[in-house]
Amino acid sequence: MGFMPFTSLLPPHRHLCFPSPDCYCCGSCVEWQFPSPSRPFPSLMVFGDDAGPTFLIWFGPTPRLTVAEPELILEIFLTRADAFDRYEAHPVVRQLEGDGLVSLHGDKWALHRRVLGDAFYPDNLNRLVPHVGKSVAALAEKWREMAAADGSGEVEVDVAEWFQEVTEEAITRATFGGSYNDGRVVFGMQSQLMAFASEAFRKVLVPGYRFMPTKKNWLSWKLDRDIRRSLTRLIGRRSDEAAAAVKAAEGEKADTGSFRDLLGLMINASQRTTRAPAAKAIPVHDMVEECKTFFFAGKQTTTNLLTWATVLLAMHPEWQERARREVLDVCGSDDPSKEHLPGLKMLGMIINETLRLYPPAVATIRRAKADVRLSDGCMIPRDMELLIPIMAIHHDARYWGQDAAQFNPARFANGAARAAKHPLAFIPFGLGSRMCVGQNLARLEAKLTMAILLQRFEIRTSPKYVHAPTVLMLLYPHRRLMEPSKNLSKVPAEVPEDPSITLDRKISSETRQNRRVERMPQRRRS
Ligand code: HEM
Repeated sequence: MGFMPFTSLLPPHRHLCFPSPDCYCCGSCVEWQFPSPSRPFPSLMVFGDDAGPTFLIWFGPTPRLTVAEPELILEIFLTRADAFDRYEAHPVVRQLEGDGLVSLHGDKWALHRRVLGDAFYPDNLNRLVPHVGKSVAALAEKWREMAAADGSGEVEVDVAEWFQEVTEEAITRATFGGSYNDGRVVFGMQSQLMAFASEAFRKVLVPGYRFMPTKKNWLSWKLDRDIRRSLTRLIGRRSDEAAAAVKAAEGEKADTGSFRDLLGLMINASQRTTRAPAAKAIPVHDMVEECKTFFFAGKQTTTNLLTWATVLLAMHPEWQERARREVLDVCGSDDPSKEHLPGLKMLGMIINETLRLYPPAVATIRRAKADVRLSDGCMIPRDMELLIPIMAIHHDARYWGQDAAQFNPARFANGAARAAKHPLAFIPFGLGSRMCVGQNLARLEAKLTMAILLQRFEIRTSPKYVHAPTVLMLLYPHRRLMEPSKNLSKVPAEVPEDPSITLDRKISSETRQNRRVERMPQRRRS
C-alpha cells in the first residue's frame, strides 16, 4: 500500500504500514511477532520504541497519527480542543453505544453534559453506596455458600462474569433511580442487544449485512423496538409524576434526599422548559439514546476495572495483604460505607495502578476539524485522525521509570498528578471537556467492591488462568471470544518471572469463620 500525499506534511515522523482492517488494534495481525507483554497493543508498544512517540499508522486505507507525547496531548484535549472533534464510530459500534453523550457534538452535547453531570457529584453518588454495597454483599454471600457447599472452604469463580451483575445494578440505579425495576427489564433487553451487536462486530464486516433479514437481525430489531417502547412509556409516566410533584411543591426547592438519577435529570430539564421557555428540552428520543449510552459506557468499563484489580491483587499477595489490613483498620467488622471510603487510601492507589497498567479504554481518537499546526511544528490536515494510545503512554518508561511494566501502587502515594514525571502521563478517563463523566461512579464502585471482597476473602489465581490481555474495543483479560486455542498456544510454557505475563482472573476464596473476632481472614490452602 502506498502512502498518502500528505506524507510530506509530517517530515519529522516515521511511517508504518499497518495491515489490519478498521479497528482499535486487537493485535492479532502482528501478535505472532510480538507475543506477551505488548500483546494487547503491539503496534503502539513495539513500533513506538522504534518510531518515537509520534508516528503515522495505517488502518487499511485510513492513516492515523499516533500521538503519545503528553505536551501534544495537552494541546489536542485542552488548549486547542476546539480544533478537534470526537471520532465518529462505525455504525455497528454506534448501535452498541447509542446516540448519547459519547457521540454528540456542539450545543447538544453541552446541554446533555450540563444536565447529566449533576448525577455524578460526590454527594449524590454517596446515595448509591448502600445499593452498590448490598449487591456486592449478596455476591459475596453466594460465593461463601458455594465455598461452604464444596466443603473445602474455597471456590473458583470467573470474577469477570460475576462483576457484571454488580456493575449492571449500579448503572441501572444511576440511570433509573426509583424506577429501578422497570429499568432492569429495559437494560436486560439492552444487554441481549449488545451481545448480538458485539458478536457481529467480531465477525468480518460484510457491508449491508446488518440490514438483511437474518434471524439474529430480526431479533435485534425486535429488541430495539421493545426497548424504545418500554423507555418511552416509562418516560411518559415519570414526566407526569414530575409535573405533579412540581405543582405540589409550588416552587419550593424540594430535595427529597434520594438519588438524582439520569432519567429524572433529563425529565426535569424538559419540565423546566414549560416554566422557562428559554431553557432547552431534551426530546424523548434523545433520552432513550442517552439511557443506552450510559449502559454501554458504564457497565463493561467498570467490570473490566474490577476484574483487573482482582487479577492484580491475586498476583501480588503482599499488596493484597496491605490493602486488607487497611480495610480492616478503617472498617473493622462493619460493612464498608460511604464514611469509610475516603480513608481507604491504599485501595485508591491500587485502583490507580490497575487503571495505569490495564486501562479499560486503551485509546481514544480525535479528528481535526480544520488544518492545525501543533507546537512541535507538525501540520495536521483537516479530517486527519489522531490516535491517543492511553495504554502505551501508561507504560512509557520515560515517564514511569524502568519499572513501568511492574505493579507498584506506591507510585501513586502522592496523588495521580505526581505519580509520573509528567502529570498527563496518566489519563485512564481521558482529558479536558470530554473527560469521562462517570469516573467518580467507577471509582466508587471499584473501591467499595474491592473493600467488601478483601474483608471477606483471600484472593488467589487459578492454575487454569492464562494471561492474555485482549482488546475488543475495551481491554479484557483473555476471553474465549477471540480464538482461544490460538492464543493459548502462544503463551510461554514456562511461567516467566515478570508476573504481569502470567496471572489469573479467578478468585479462590475462603470465608472468615467469625468476622467479629478476627482482624485478618483465616487462611487454609488446599
Ligand atoms: C473504569 C471505568 C471507566 C473508564 C476507564 C472510562 C473511560 C472513559 C474515557 C477514556 C472517556 C473519554 C473518551 C474520549 O475522550 O474520547 C470516557 C468518556 C465517557 N464515559 Fe467513561 N469510563 C469509565 C466508566 C464510566 C462510567 C461508569 C460511565 C457512566 C456511568 C461512563 C460514561 C462515560 C460517558 C458518557 C463518556 C462521554 C463523555 C463526553 O463525551 O462528554 N464511563 N470514559
